[in-house]
Amino acid sequence: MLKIGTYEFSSRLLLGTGKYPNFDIQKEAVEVSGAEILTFAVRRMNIFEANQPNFLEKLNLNNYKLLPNTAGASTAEEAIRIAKLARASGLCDMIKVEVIGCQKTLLPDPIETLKASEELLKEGFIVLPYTSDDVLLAKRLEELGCHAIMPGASPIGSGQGIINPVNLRFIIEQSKVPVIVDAGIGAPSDAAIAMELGADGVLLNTAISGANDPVKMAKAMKLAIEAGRLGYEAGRIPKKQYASASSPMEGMSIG
Ligand SMILES: CC(=O)[C@@H](O)[C@H](O)COP(=O)(O)O
Repeated sequence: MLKIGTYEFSSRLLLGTGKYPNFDIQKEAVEVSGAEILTFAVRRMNIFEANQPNFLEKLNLNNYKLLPNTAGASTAEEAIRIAKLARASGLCDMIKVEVIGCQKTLLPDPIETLKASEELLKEGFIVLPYTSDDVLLAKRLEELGCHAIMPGASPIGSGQGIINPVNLRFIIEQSKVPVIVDAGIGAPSDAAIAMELGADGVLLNTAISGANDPVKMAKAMKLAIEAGRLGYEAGRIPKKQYASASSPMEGMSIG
């Protein structure tokens, strides 16, 4: 089970809801993925106007835990305001803190992310910050009390997969709260590697919504994350420099 704050989930795939070709495909992909946590940009929702169209309207939201995110914020103050807006509208008490520091790379601003997370924790939110793969920043966020740490695999929407597995492994090893690899996943194999490294979950969006067949890709991601987790739990063999026979002959008498 994936435990975040007071919540427990059997799926380790957290799914973004944007950029699908249409809402029917979005619905089908979300359902097939088995995801229980859906994230969305609060800024894109008509949260106080129930009669206005919104991009989650095809989904049965009772089946999911909503994880609003603060996408669009470039300062801690903006992120805090967006988070409070989400809570005031009754969306959820969990928040994905996303404070972007550079519009070209969409990399998170570490200082503002730290500031926003600290304040939102004081306000009683369950806080999941999207962060770079900086090991010490991840530690500082955990020490603040964040309920999960979400280091990027590579820039949002880039599909480059995991560009720094060494740092991710360090973050995972040191962390006592769940580590969810967030952003940059391009293929099911990337998600499987994240899980094999010991991540507690993967958050992704573009790899599914932008696939030629998003529904099929949603299934592939689900299976990859399950397989990666199983592999991690099973414990992989160590890598060796030289061969060792799979059917050793030692101790066998050959007539
Ligand atoms: C939806 C969301 O929260 C994104 O900001 C997230 O980081 C996913 O990134 P990808 O689209 O690269 O999977």
